[in-house]
Amino acid sequence: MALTTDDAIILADRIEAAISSPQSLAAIRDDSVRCKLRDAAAKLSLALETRHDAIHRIAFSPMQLALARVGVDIGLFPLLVASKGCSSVDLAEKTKVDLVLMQRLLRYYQSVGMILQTGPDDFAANNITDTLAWEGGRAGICVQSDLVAQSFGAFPKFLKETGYANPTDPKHTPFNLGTGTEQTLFEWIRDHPDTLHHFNTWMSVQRDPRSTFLDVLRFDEDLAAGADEKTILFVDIGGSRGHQCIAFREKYPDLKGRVILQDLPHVIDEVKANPLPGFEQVETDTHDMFTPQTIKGARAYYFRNVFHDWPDEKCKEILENLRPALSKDSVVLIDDIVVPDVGASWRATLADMTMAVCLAAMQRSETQWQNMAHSAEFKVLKVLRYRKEFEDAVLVLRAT
Ligand SMILES: C[S@@+](CC[C@H](N)C(=O)[O-])C[C@H]1O[C@@H](n2cnc3c(N)ncnc32)[C@H](O)[C@@H]1O
Repeated sequence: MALTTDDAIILADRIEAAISSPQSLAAIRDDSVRCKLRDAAAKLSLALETRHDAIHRIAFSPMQLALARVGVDIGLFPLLVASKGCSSVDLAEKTKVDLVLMQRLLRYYQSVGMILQTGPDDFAANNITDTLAWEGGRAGICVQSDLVAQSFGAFPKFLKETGYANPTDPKHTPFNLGTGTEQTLFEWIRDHPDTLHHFNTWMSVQRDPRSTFLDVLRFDEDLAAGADEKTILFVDIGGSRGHQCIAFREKYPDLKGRVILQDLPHVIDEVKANPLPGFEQVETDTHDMFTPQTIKGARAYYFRNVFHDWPDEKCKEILENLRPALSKDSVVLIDDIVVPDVGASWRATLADMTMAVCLAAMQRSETQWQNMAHSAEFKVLKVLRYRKEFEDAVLVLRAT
């Protein structure tokens, strides 16, 4: 259907009117409607770009992360959220940033929608400011700018040097080239306590908590039959802050049995020093998943965003180290992205490329997951999808 000039003007006016009254957007209660409108607006924006628009958007994209990081470092966003409106002088004084620089930063932030400008020298928070002021948002910005940005910066050179081979060696990655370290990403994080803290915080919030694997897996009915206090119900391997163990306890407060978080020693130490609410119902265990599993016969060994950190050969090693611990009732749960063969979402491909540059690893399609499982003599029994928008799913595996 062709859009006339009048139609286009009416559409643009209606969008502007909706944006200028935040209450009207807040009235969209149905999340699928919110997503439909957001995605349509994003597609429309791309479809209307001129060559000039597109090249500026793409070529300058690293700037947004770098400047968000500056705003996080100087504590700008929480100041705006806490106030009803601030002047540049106020903000420069409170952040101890040169006034001229502050004015330049503020005009940048308002131009990309990170803050609102409500008058010639009056600035306020919007929904994006709120996200950048939030502990989880700040952690995400720090992790991306400390670890991931350098890795992406080095990707073109890395690929040229390696003849455009698919990265599969965790000891030779764009992360190594970009940061100049010989350590793997996880080794590097271990030796940088601030990044470790940001990384763990980021892990606990980077998946949308409104839908989880617990929405599609009937754990109580399917996996907990006959459980008592001694039964090991749920072992979260590489579970970071134990947020999924806590979510499990919240979902099944009356289920008898043990819930155990496993991760590397430095992670468990950091997590115990900064426990999340609800963590007191979770046991901890230090464990390297490339060594034989020491907790035997659990009903479920759960891995979220863990297999995507490793190339196939290493995934096979993880499963082989788990196999001797499994009882006939045990399942392996892989909670990860299942990338569709056609029309993968930007959220899935963003994760895939991040795994490539940081860890020489990947997000897998259903066939790739199955091939990986078969290579370690496991069978994928079910693929339970729980959030189409992000391609999130939990795969249920048993040893064959
Ligand atoms: C991408 S994070 C995922 C964290 C968590 N499962 C989640 O979904 O939020 C990967 C986790 O694997 C852990 N990890 C890395 N190497 C490990 C190893 N050899 N043994 C156990 N855990 C490991 C990291 O410390 C980190 O917590």
